[in-house]
Amino acid sequence: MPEIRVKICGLRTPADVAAAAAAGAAYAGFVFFPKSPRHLTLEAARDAALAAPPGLAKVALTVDADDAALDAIVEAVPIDMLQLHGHETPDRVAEVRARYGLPVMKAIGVADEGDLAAIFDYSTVADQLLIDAKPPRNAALPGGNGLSFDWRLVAQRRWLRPWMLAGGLTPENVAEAIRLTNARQVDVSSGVESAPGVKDASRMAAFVRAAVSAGGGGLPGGIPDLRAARR
Ligand SMILES: O=C(O)c1ccccc1N[C@@H]1O[C@H](COP(=O)(O)O)[C@@H](O)[C@H]1O
Repeated sequence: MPEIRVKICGLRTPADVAAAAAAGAAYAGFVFFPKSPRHLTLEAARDAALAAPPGLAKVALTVDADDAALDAIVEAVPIDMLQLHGHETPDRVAEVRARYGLPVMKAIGVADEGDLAAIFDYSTVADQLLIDAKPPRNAALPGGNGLSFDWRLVAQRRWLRPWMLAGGLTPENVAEAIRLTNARQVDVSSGVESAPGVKDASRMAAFVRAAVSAGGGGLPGGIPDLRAARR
């Protein structure tokens, strides 16, 4: 059975990154969205990213960022992948991918069957897809709300590109989410925190253990092939 890859998002310090790496995460996510309790300055993000050992892919999460904001992130922080978590259109995803020469993961919010069409639209332009719970209308954040969606909507589905399951995952429910959906990659943020924006090393370790054990294939070795889906 293929290995399970875990992304831990919203890391804010070198110690967070070291704990995520020790837990066995494959991806470390840094949030560049000022309204989020996980937001980082460029300097803090650079310090945190530099603590990542080889094999831990560093992902910059942005929300409807313009070129100037993305330029600043890419110049200041050693990033391996961009995660677009706003209302970026497929054309904008293609533009960002071409401009930076970095793999791009597009987040898509799902609440019901009608949201699944967007996954196909983005699968022709993004390197990876992040399938997350659609935020409620009045939510302050477009993600990182600790909300799940009905996993049966994506159970056993296959898309054109590699995908990650996200939204309300925790050490307690990730095994069930993997069993139901057969996701090979999972992403967590608030579910491994002791308070908003404060990562908990023991919860990170418990999350990776539960995910790997549910996936039945152990942890991957080496750097994730972020461009595997590039055409
Ligand atoms: O984590 C944040 O603060 C955040 C802010 C803005 C957009 C996305 C954000 N996080 C992403 O949301 C999902 C799910 O998070 P959670 O596990 O439900 O808390 C995850 O992909 C994060 O990458």
